[in-house]
Amino acid sequence: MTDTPPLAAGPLLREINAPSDLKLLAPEQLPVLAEEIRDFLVDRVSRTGGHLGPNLGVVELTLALHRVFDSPTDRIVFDTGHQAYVHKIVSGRREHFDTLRREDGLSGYPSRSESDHDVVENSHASTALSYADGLVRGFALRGQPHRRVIAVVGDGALSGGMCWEALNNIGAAPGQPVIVVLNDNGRSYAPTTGALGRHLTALRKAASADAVDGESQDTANLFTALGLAYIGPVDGHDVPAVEAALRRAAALGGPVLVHCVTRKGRGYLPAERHEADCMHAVGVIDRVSGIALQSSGPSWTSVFGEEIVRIAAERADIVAITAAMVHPTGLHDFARAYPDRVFDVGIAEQHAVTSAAGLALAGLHPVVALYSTFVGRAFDQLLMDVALHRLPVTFVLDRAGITGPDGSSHHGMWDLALLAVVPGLAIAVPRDPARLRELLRDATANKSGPTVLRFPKSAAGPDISALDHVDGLDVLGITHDAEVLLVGLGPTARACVDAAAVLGEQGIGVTVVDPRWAAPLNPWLPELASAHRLTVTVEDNIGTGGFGSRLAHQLAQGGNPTRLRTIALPHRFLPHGTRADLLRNCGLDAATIVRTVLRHLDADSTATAASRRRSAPPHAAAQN
Ligand SMILES: Cc1ncc(C[n+]2csc(CCOP(=O)(O)OP(=O)(O)O)c2C)c(N)n1
Ligand SMILES: CC(=O)[C@@H](O)[C@H](O)COP(=O)(O)O
Ligand SMILES: [Mg+2]
Repeated sequence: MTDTPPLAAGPLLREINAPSDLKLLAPEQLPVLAEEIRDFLVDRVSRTGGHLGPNLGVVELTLALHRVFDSPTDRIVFDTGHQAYVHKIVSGRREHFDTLRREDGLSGYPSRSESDHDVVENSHASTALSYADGLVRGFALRGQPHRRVIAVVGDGALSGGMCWEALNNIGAAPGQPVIVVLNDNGRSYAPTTGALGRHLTALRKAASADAVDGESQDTANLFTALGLAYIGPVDGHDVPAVEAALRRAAALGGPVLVHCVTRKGRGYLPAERHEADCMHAVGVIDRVSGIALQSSGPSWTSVFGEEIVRIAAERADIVAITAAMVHPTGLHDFARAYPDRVFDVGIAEQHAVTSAAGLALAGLHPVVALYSTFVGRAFDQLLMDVALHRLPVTFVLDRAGITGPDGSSHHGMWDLALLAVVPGLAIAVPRDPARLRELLRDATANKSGPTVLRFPKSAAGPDISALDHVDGLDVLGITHDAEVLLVGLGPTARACVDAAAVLGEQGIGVTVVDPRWAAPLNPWLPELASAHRLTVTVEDNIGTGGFGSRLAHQLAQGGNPTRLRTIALPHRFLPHGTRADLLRNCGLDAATIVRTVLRHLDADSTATAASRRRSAPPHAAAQN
């Protein structure tokens, strides 16, 4: 399918190059344009991969937003931002969609470097209302009290605690021009859970029973109770109805919530029928059937998902928690086998972690499954609610290291540095599926305190057997009188083994070890490093505060002059691109490891020769 030429944009869509062009269309043209946009979305995203379902669900809503409001004077903030493709298409970026989520191409999220119409680049959910509150207060203080902020929030994102912290402030500021557009499709990935999900369902049912769409409801609801006007529910696929509701909201002037009801994946049967998540995020697919065209071997996620079910079968104290990501974190088999022991708390990582602390205090061993990038959202809870109490909670961090197409706010490149500061926390970094199974068992068997297991977004690859296991270290490569020690963390061990082979061909002896645990540091590593001319550590995490820098600190503290070099991710936000390209660009590939070793051995030899010349008696220097 992907060898067919890209579909040409429809005749109406071709004329839309800025949001202002939308205001010139007659109402009867809007359904036609919506159809053209849907065809365009399916064609392009089926080729690049991306968030197809969420964007199919907001076509009409986005058209109405840009017909009623005046971006960028009015600021339109998309919560999470994965549903901003239509916004990008109508704000001048249609012709770049063949580069979506590719290196140097369009971001999959809003991007201020792409357009003045974009505001928030962070893909972490539940932030839009706080941005909105800050923006309107800032506008007012800067003499622009009438600039409006429209925050488009999903029903899933609304289950995040930050939203309610923001609503607590927004609702207490009558007259503040914040317009919350609730995009209620009843799901995050899976159907939205919890009391909020039930409340939104009740509001939808109340409206369908009593009133015509678009009329404001006097039904008491959470939002009016907090001081916001409430309009809806409105059919989010009916542009005139949404426009009328948005105009009412704009006229009200103060904080208001417009409740739009939409369908995720709308208009594309493979997405509408996709039970797990309505094609929330797809790879390259056949546009007609929706069948995935890319497949790699078993993922790390699937290895985890299988092993946790086996462990749960053996131990009744094992329970699991997810923040609205049962499938993406691999807990679906556990949930199917033991539905009472898997808790989906909504997009609420902070609650997930502290409720895990509660479960542990009740005598259970919770496994909290998150994407690495989202653990930062619950750092205080991990540090103070779990670790301070030395509770047996295991955090399984998927998508650790470079994730790739999701870009800067999704790379899981901070956890080893961030979590290394947590006293008593043990961090396991499996190099292959066999070690994931072993270390998951070790982590969930640890009763003395919290543990972490982290692994990347990729195929898990074949196992890398150890030649030996010495003092807690897996020895993956060894040569007599080795000059160099390579310490490969987790999946970087594979590149270290490959680099050792290349160096061996050049007569350079290398020892390769996998420490299995990034924290606490293995106490034998400094001694092992001292036995080599050069030690190089490799980790798919920032170097600042990472494993290598902690080993360097320990060597220095011990007065150990060992030459140590750290290969790690740079201390900056990394863009989107393929995982392989980004890892190579950051030097986490075998070729770079080889070059690093040769460069430092040469430098060492040069330095040694120079010091010998300096210390030699005068006549010896003359003979050289
Ligand atoms: C803090 C955080 N946790 C988890 C995620 C992963 N995630 C991305 S989109 C999504 C579901 C969002 O649901 P909703 O807000 O309803 O938007 P929809 O996709 O339905 O349009 C989740 C859980 C995230 N982006 N941020
Ligand atoms: C927006 C968001 O946070 C998720 O949808 C994310 O894009 C999914 O990433 P994976 O595709 O790696 O599961
Ligand atoms: Mg939703």
